[in-house]
Amino acid sequence: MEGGVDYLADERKKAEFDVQQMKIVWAGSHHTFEISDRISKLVANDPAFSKDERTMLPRKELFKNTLRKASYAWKRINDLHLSEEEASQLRFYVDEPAFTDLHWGMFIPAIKGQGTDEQQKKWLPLAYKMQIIGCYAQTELGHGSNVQGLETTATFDPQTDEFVIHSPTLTSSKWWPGGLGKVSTHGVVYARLITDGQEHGIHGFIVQLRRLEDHRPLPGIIIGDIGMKFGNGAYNTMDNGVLRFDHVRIPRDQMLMRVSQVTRDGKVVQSDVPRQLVYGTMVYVRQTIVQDASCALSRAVCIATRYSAVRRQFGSHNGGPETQVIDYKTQQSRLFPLLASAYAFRFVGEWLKWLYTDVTQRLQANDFSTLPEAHACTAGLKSLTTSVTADGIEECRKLCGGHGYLCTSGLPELFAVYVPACTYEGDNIVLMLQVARILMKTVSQLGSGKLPVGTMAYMGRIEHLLQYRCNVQKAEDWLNPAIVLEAFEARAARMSVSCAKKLSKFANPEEGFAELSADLVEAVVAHCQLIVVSKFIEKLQQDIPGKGVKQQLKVLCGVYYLFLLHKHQGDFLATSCVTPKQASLANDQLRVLYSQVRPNAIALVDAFNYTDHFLGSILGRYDGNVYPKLYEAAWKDPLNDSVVPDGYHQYIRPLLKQQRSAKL
Ligand SMILES: CCCCCCCC/C=C\CCCCCCCCCCCCCC(=O)SCCNC(=O)CCNC(=O)[C@H](O)C(C)(C)COP(=O)(O)OP(=O)(O)OC[C@H]1O[C@@H](n2cnc3c(N)ncnc32)[C@H](O)[C@@H]1OP(=O)(O)O
Ligand SMILES: Cc1cc2nc3c(=O)[nH]c(=O)nc-3n(C[C@H](O)[C@H](O)[C@H](O)COP(=O)(O)OP(=O)(O)OC[C@H]3O[C@@H](n4cnc5c(N)ncnc54)[C@H](O)[C@@H]3O)c2cc1C
Repeated sequence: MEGGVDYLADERKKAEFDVQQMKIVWAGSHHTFEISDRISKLVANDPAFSKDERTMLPRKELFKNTLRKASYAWKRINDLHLSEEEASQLRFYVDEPAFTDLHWGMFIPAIKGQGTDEQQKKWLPLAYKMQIIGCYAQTELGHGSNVQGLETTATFDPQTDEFVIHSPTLTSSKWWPGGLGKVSTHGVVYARLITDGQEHGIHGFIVQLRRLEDHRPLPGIIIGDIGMKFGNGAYNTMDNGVLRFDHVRIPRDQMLMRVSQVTRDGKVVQSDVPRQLVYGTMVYVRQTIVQDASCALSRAVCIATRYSAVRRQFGSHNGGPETQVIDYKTQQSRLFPLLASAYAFRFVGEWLKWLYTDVTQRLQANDFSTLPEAHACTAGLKSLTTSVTADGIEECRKLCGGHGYLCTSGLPELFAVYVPACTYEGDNIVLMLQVARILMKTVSQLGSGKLPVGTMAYMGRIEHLLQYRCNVQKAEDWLNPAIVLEAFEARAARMSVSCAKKLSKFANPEEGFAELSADLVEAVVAHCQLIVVSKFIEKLQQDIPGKGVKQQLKVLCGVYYLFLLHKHQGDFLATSCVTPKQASLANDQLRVLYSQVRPNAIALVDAFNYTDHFLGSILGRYDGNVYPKLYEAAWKDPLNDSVVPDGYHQYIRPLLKQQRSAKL
């Protein structure tokens, strides 16, 4: 803290709950809090992990710096014998996208999920020691969303017992894979399997890309970086790459063969495992992206909340201090729903992690029954949480006024690094449409006696939900979780049923689906918001120790669902789930809740336990010492290295001279 002064101390004194206990709720457990707290400090106190100049560095220097940090991080992980959990916390607090993300986050999971036991035995030890570095090479120049449209071919050659990997067209060039451009030695490459002239769909193949001796591409391989991306610093630390194959040969046993096998004589044998498992790595990463959404949103909210308490505009009485902008109701109505959403996403992320672990255990025992539920939840929640988070970060920037636009606020880089999450790992609309298909299938099976399960179970009460009438009579009734849940269930069910009815009028269901796709996406949003609301309410049913902690979470949960109800009141009214009077009462209650959040706002963002290093924001400093630090930072800009700028003699002086002579 600057000279030991805490400019936010008075705010911190207003807290009505035990912040330390809230930190543990946020972290998930004492154990994860301890690891996260220790590793965040380890990173913050190590100058090798400084990120001060990231937005100023030219690409080559930026990238080299990332290589340095990644290699240093790996050394620290080994020297300190960090566990996998500690290592991934270290990666989180280093806060810089790097090739290692794809190696650990996709290459290894792809081999684990789609490789046979022998393949795992052969490749995983090399990958775990980083003796090979891998990427996930699926997307091509011409196709990303449409995985079945990929053009790269893997043709089996029975003469040599090899696959020939080939890029037949320009659009078949692999394009986007992270870590591919400059680093990876290997990739899991997705290609159309062809044996004996017949196509057998998309499969993953382990392909060596670069020589281990001198890092040069192997014969037949063209490889490079695809160029600068949005923003300074941001995702430009990653070498997203382009890759072309000219009849590159790999041994047959490098096709990932858990889902299907190709025999020595070129026969394709389907195992009992469903073919959708080829998409399994995406399910895994989508689940991690939901957890990450709460991190990115909480970070932006932490910056905007602290700064809103520091910043004062207007409202001085008799020469007294002006009003803190956090006290304006408009500021609260924009900021507090985002604060509540950060907590909501945290809890739904925790639940999704549980769901994913459960599915993985079942898959290992060859029980594939919950795979569609895992697909629907990860796809839908990935879309919902990343869209809200990306928009939320931008809203936080606006909440910080002009200073939010400075790189030193940390918000521009956070936005630039985060926003591709709406696209990668499945474009958000494309994923919503996947969920829409599953919802429509569920509605169509309602009469058949097949009861919907998991997060679709509420559809099993469709008769009741179609007749439901909300009985809220006064504003406080909206604090009753049972009432809220039913209103959200009825809204989601009615929107789905309405789409299903419209769909049934089309002779060609695919045409109908395309025509109604915008309505379907709205129904999916309603369904996914219901999941988040219900998981928040479930969280509140747990035993949560600590003075006032549960009460604060109840307030945040109320803010979350009442804000949604207010924002989407068109849906609730159009489906007759609430009356205009009830919608208005919901908004009255929401204002009451905002005033309950207000004294706790700073403590609620302190509970994220973010270090100043991690936040990387002058506006979000823990001590609130914003103005002197902003002033100081301005002078560090390279433009201020000299009083007279480079280019003065060439461009400014002749201009001024010309104006002078024109006047004379
Ligand atoms: C600093 C250094 C430190 C060092 C530290 C070291 C330690 C570090 C430790 C840990 C670090 C870890 C960090 C991890 C971070 C990870 C970050 C990752 C960053 C993200 C990068 C982004 C990567 C990518 O983008 S990869 C490419 C993703 N691509 C997509 O998502 C494509 C989207 N398209 C699709 O998914 C599909 O094509 C489709 C589903 C849209 C359509 O496909 P289709 O035509 O085949 O499908 P159908 O519509 O016909 O459906 C068929 C059938 O299948 C079902 N289905 C579809 N998808 C799935 C699925 N995924 N799972 C299960 N089932 C699925 C569908 O419902 C249909 O079912 P039916 O029953 O109806 O037949
Ligand atoms: C930063 C970043 C990192 C990435 N890393 C990797 C990686 O490591 N490995 C990898 O393989 N890939 C990677 N990708 C690629 C990424 O997965 C794809 O870009 C993503 O899946 C979207 O596909 P697309 O680019 O084909 O979008 P498109 O499908 O071309 O989308 C364009 C527009 O069309 C719309 N659209 C498309 N299909 C439909 C439809 N059926 N109905 C309605 N609308 C539709 C979309 O909503 C969107 O608005 C990365 C991408 C980015 C941006």
